[in-house]
Amino acid sequence: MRAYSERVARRLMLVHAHPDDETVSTGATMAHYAAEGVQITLVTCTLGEEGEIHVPELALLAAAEADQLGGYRLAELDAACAALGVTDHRFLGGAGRYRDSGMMGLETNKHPRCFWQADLDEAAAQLLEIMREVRPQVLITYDENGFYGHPDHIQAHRVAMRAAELAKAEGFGPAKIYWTTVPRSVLEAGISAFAQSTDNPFAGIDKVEDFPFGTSDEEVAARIDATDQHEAKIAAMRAHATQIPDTSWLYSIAGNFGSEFMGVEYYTLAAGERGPGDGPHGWESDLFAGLPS
Ligand SMILES: CC(=O)N[C@H]1[C@@H](O[C@@H]2[C@H](O)[C@H](O)[C@@H](O)[C@H](O)[C@H]2O)O[C@H](CO)[C@@H](O)[C@@H]1O
Ligand SMILES: [Zn+2]
Repeated sequence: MRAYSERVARRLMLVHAHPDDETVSTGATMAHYAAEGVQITLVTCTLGEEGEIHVPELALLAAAEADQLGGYRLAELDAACAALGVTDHRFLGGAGRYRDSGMMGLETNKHPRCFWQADLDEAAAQLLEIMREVRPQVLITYDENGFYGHPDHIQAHRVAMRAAELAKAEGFGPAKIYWTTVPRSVLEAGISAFAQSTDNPFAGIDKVEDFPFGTSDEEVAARIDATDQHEAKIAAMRAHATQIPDTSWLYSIAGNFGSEFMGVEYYTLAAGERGPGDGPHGWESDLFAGLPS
């Protein structure tokens, strides 16, 4: 069979830490490009074994009980990928290779198989194998803080950037690398919009500096408007029911902001040349902007 690089013109790879990250932070982008026929390869680094369980009848799957949440979230991820139109999904090193490390500072960070304890070069070599096969022009992952400081997100950033460096040394690395972000102007709009609401997901947060994430509008490189795919993102969120309960702030915002919140995702450009953009900060509207088509 011919390699991807011969069959599909545009190829996008995303490296995420847990099942549900792909949907929450890049779901609309994935659905948007899947609908355009872009070859999307999603790499998830853990099974999410240490996650919360918001479905009461599944409570005994928890790590401290039957420790079966990882297997269940694997199935949730399959359903989410189907909702987004993503057909190529891999677990880094194979399903179960790296365990969810839990939130920063917990004892679970010391688990011998957890992703936070992974050998960086070994994990990057596994991702490099997939990069050699897929040869993505565009790579999406998190910034050096893992967007919000979770150890598996920080490690996903490190592994993705290391693998991209190794791929570049072999002459085929991704031409552009993006990191997920949210512009502070959007966070400020959220704080204002919900200030009088009884169902306020921003309750207790008075200023954007209180968030563990966010980027100045000037630092944002791309605004992907996939509002036509916001329902696919919501369907994928519903697939992750153990992590995203019906009462989640995500649905509150979706209910109030609708497609504007759910269907628009933002990125900074960590590597590569910025393509043509528009607006006051020259934001790209296409992650493949400036690349040969
Ligand atoms: C979006 C994300 O990265 N979720 C992770 C995260 O989940 C958090 C964790 O359960 C925490 O205890 C909660 O208070 C918080 O609301 C959750 O977002 O960490 C989990 C454990 O590593 C991980 O499984 C989940 O995917
Ligand atoms: Zn995560």
